[in-house]
Amino acid sequence: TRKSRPQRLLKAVEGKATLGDPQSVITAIDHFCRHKEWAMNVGDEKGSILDSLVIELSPVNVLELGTYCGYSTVRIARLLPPGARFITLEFNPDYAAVARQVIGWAGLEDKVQLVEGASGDWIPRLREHFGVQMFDLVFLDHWKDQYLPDTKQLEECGLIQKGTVLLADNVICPGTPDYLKYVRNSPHYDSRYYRSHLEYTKVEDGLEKSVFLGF
Ligand SMILES: O=C(NC/C=C/[C@H]1OC[C@H](O)[C@@H]1O)c1cc([N+](=O)[O-])cc(O)c1O
Ligand SMILES: [Mg+2]
Repeated sequence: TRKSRPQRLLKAVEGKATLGDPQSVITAIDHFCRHKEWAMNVGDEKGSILDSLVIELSPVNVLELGTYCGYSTVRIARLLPPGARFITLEFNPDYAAVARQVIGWAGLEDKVQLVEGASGDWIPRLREHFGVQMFDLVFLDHWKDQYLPDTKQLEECGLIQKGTVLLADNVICPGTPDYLKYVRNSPHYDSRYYRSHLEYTKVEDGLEKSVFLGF
């Protein structure tokens, strides 16, 4: 059967990138998505904003919701300090299989724990299963209607604490209206919008950064 788009994206990485070189993996994916086939990676423009926030925060415990092909996983993992812990959750096994290989090609497999399954099932188990107490950074990039319920569940599980930074992709396109309303109206979050564009297009989109202020 014909290969899937994630599999074709992986082929582009294997054909173009240098093994163990995260930047070459990022460049190969961006080239593939700009010139061959669009894919829902955070992309280079929003990716640069993501990079600067990761560098500024220098997070020790990171959670990513929605791995897809591992593009943002590689962007984040390549910037983490030694000893940092990075868990990325992906529901779709085919995406997860491609992401493992993309992360491996970047030489970052030792920095990332890719967990397959639904975020709603895994969030209550992260503490006892991975021994993580709280997250310094949560990157939300999975199903858009899951951002809000998963954020509330992370709060209830105590995995979001004072100072935790939530960074949400696609708050304009495809859009996450209920999540945006929540973080922007809640007295417990200090939220700001980083205006950008939907990956590889001229359509407006952006990242919302929300700092938890404590209860
Ligand atoms: O649905 C998006 N992401 C959620 C991904 C959902 C899939 O990955 C997690 C789960 O396995 C699901 O099958 C998305 C969609 C667009 N888009 O333009 O349609 C742009 C983006 O940056 C996106 O993250
Ligand atoms: Mg996205």
